[in-house]
Amino acid sequence: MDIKLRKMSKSMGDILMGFGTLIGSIMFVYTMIQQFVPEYVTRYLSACICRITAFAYPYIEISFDEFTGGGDWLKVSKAYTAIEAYLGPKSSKLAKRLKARIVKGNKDLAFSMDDDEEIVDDFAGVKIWWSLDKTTTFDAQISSAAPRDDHRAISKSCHQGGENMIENRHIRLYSNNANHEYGYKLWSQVAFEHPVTFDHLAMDPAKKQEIIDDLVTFSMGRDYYLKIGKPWKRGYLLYGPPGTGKSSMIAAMAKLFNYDIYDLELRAVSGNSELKQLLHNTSNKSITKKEEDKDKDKEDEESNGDSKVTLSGLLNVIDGLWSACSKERIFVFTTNYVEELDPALIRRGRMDKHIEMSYCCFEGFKVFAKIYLDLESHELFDTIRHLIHEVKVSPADVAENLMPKTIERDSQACLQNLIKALEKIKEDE
Ligand SMILES: Nc1ncnc2c1ncn2[C@@H]1O[C@H](COP(=O)(O)OP(=O)(O)OP(=O)(O)O)[C@@H](O)[C@H]1O
Ligand SMILES: [Mg+2]
Repeated sequence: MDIKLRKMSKSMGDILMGFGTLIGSIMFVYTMIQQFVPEYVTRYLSACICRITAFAYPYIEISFDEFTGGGDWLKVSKAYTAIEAYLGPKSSKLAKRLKARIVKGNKDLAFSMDDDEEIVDDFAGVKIWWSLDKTTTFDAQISSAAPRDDHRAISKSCHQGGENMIENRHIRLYSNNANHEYGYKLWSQVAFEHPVTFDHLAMDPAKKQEIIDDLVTFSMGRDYYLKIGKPWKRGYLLYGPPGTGKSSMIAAMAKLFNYDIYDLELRAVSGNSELKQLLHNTSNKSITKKEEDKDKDKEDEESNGDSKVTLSGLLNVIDGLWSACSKERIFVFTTNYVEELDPALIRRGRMDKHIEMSYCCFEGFKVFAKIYLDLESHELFDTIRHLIHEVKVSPADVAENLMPKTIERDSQACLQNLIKALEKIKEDE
């Protein structure tokens, strides 16, 4: 058995060697042809070969370029982005070679398939081969200082009849990259899987409903915006102390309509032209959020440099750029320091709706009690109602104190825990 195996592998080695020699000869002849035969003849020959092989080739092959090309060469193709989003979770399961990118403040890793990698996918019973090909092309519109542009193209091959396959859209969270070299990716993306919805938000129910109504009216208002001659965009300013639910609100907004979120980090933007490119490369049906930096001193220092973008610069770019497009866009700016903002920056039209996210009220507490403890009423609710009106406590603190700390989830103990915390805050105040 041993001998047979060795014998087999030897003959297999011979076959491979012979095959390798044959391929080598063909490549050699092909290189010679390329050198001595005019280009239009080789093109004609390869077109003929393609046509001949097409008879026996049972697949359809479609390529999607990363960039749209033409004058708008920096604009990422929407089809490419959609496919990348669709393949993201599949790549990490199916591909053998993955590329990892660190995103979102060095906290998350985003995976995608590596160049020249291929994965096989089953879509509604149709077998599809996806591959990521890196092609180097000369783009005549780019100046000679940067003559070469690496384009990536995702191509799909599938058996004929498997055309309708890009569905299952998940929300994506995009973060801008702090790399200013030529050819870098403007936005990195990960699947956005935050579980929060408006139902989870602890706030005055009337206020919550008002915000939902405002959003729904906006999202259905395409014709109306056209009629009144305004671009179809809406700006929200969320302000309030830390831990009052501003970031959670943005997540809930995105979930409400399945909008993508673009998280804009101004410090990573080198200047206004890059900012324009970034905003130009956001999709419609998206929310762009700019959260004010906590480290304010540092931001002020940095924004004094010529190349850095300031908040007013950002708002001006948004005014100019998004006024020219007719697609629905939401811009959300959050801050803990609304009183320090220049009123001109947050005037209506720029920030259409100002929403105060305030300390936790009794109605907010009731949302937490229902979600965390399945309680709609309890004898301790009255004590909590009085205390919560007397102190300034963020919803984040209420949530933390109400969270069960034991497997049994003893509701009484949780409520008492919260009462203790509220009394402590009252004493300290
Ligand atoms: N109004 C709220 N409803 C429900 N949960 C909330 C609310 N506010 C805060 N939380 C809870 O507290 C955590 C922190 O909230 P969030 O990040 O939304 O606050 P924030 O206002 O954005 O704070 P910061 O100003 O520090 O950015 C959330 O993960 C959430 O669990
Ligand atoms: Mg926040």
